[in-house]
Amino acid sequence: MRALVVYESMFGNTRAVATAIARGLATRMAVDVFEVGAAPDRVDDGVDLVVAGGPTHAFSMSRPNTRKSAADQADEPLVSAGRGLRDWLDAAGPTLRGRAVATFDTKIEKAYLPGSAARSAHKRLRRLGCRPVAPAENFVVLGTAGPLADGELDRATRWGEHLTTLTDEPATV
Ligand SMILES: Cc1cc2nc3c(=O)[nH]c(=O)nc-3n(C[C@H](O)[C@H](O)[C@H](O)COP(=O)(O)O)c2cc1C
Repeated sequence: MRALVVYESMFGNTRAVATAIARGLATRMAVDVFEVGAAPDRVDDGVDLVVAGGPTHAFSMSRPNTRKSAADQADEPLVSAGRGLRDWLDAAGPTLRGRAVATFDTKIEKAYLPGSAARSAHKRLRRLGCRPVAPAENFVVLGTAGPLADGELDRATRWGEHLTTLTDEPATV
């Protein structure tokens, strides 16, 4: 069984969550992890589960203007300086049809910030004909540049482990 984890991250928080999820997945699957700019545009048939995530920007997945705003607020170069998760889903979408998928994001837990990149990505993947194996998952940051709330990395690893139990063995003919 193989999993592919694709993440977008500005300040490093979503990258840390993606790495923690991969650790959980790796208890039962072979795992490849890619920053979204380096992720393959064609996902090969041997991948049983695709896990995709990014930071919540303006209630959804990032756009060029929100990434520019993040860059303006950053002291260091952004982790994802090129395309965003939305662009990767557009590019890789046709090769994801029928695939088991799960989405995650990082976001600030405030009532006035209700949206979620994970939920938007989940909807997009459903429209592409993918098979979500779990609800969209949020991991909490305490501010725009982080840090992650206490315990979130451990929770991400447990979520990764949990996902392996929801991914069917490929049918053998
Ligand atoms: C331009 C911009 C817009 C944002 N909009 C939201 C939002 O609508 N809801 C939210 O919960 N967090 C929002 N955030 C906070 C991000 O979710 C936070 O920066 C991100 O989780 C940090 O992860 P990263 O280090 O991987 O980029 C926004 C951040 C930026 C830079």
